[in-house]
Amino acid sequence: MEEIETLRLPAPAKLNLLLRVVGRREDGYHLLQTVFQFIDRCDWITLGRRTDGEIHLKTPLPGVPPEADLTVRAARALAAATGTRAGVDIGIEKNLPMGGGLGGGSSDAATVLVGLNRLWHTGLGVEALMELGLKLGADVPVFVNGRSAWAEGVGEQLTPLDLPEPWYVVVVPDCHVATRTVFSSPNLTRDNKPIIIADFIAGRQENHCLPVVMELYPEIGAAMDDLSRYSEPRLTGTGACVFAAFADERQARQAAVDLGSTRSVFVAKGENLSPLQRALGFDPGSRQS
Ligand SMILES: C[C@](O)(CO)[C@H](O)COP(=O)(O)OP(=O)(O)OC[C@H]1O[C@@H](n2ccc(N)nc2=O)[C@H](O)[C@@H]1O
Ligand SMILES: Nc1ncnc2c1ncn2[C@@H]1O[C@H](COP(=O)(O)OP(=O)(O)OP(=O)(O)O)[C@@H](O)[C@H]1O
Repeated sequence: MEEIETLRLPAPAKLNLLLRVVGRREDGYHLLQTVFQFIDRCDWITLGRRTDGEIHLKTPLPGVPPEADLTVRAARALAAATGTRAGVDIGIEKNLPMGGGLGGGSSDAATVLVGLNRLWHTGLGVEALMELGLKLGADVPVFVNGRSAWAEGVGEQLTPLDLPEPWYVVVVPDCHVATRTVFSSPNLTRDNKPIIIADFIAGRQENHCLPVVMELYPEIGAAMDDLSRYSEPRLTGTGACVFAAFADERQARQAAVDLGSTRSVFVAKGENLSPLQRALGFDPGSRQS
């Protein structure tokens, strides 16, 4: 069988369709209830095999030292966990805004874990890759698993959900939100009562970070006001991006054209199977990696 030398794979964005804060762990991390859905807007990751054991980032991102980049950290984590002697050249084509609440960095890391596991023949299962990913960021496991999900804990306890797959208009406000800043605010309500999945299905879609985010970043409230002229706006993660769902592609595109005269905006389709798993040809029912 011919050896694969290079893989080019998508790293999709996620939206948090609901984000509830229901407690805090001893280590300060917040206990959440959230719903993740993927969208077909993606970064692209290229992985080129090296035989010398080096892990090299060919395309460093502005403001992110290569050793801090989540793709490099993911590759190092997989190498350390498996003891492989192989190396990799990593390329990132960045389309997702950083600090946008779309999980771009986490998704890049997940694509590296899943893609390299294949390129390097390291043979880890999905659960082991998710566990490695969780050490890199709370959002990495859902991108490794690749299915829309209800999530609890810090986002690692996943229950796959079969959701409607609407069109979304996503507005990218002109500001970057540091997740840590929002979670460290004294004004964040941390003791909300847990709900159950059926409550979400029945229509719950609040984001408990929203009041703090609007107070810290007035620009995000302004973006929500603009979007509310077309459909009910929501915040993803801790922001900055806000989004609204449309049943119809034409309406979504028209709203994006209107908003696009004054704002940075894009249209994307909701997807319950991640574009990463689709690209790798994973069977939706299978747990194989
Ligand atoms: C808000 C979400 O985007 C929802 O999907 C995620 O929970 C955030 O995940 P993430 O960006 O991968 O976050 P991490 O890089 O793990 O954490 C950034 C910082 O935010 C705070 N943090 C994050 C997640 C969490 N459940 N509780 C926290 O308090 C911690 O101070 C942490 O140091
Ligand atoms: N490959 C990467 N892509 C993006 N950011 C990275 C990457 N590696 C490290 N980072 C760092 O992670 C920070 C958060 O980036 P990211 O795009 O994941 O934010 P986010 O979309 O707000 O994430 P989340 O929704 O998980 O909170 C960046 O500001 C950057 O310093």
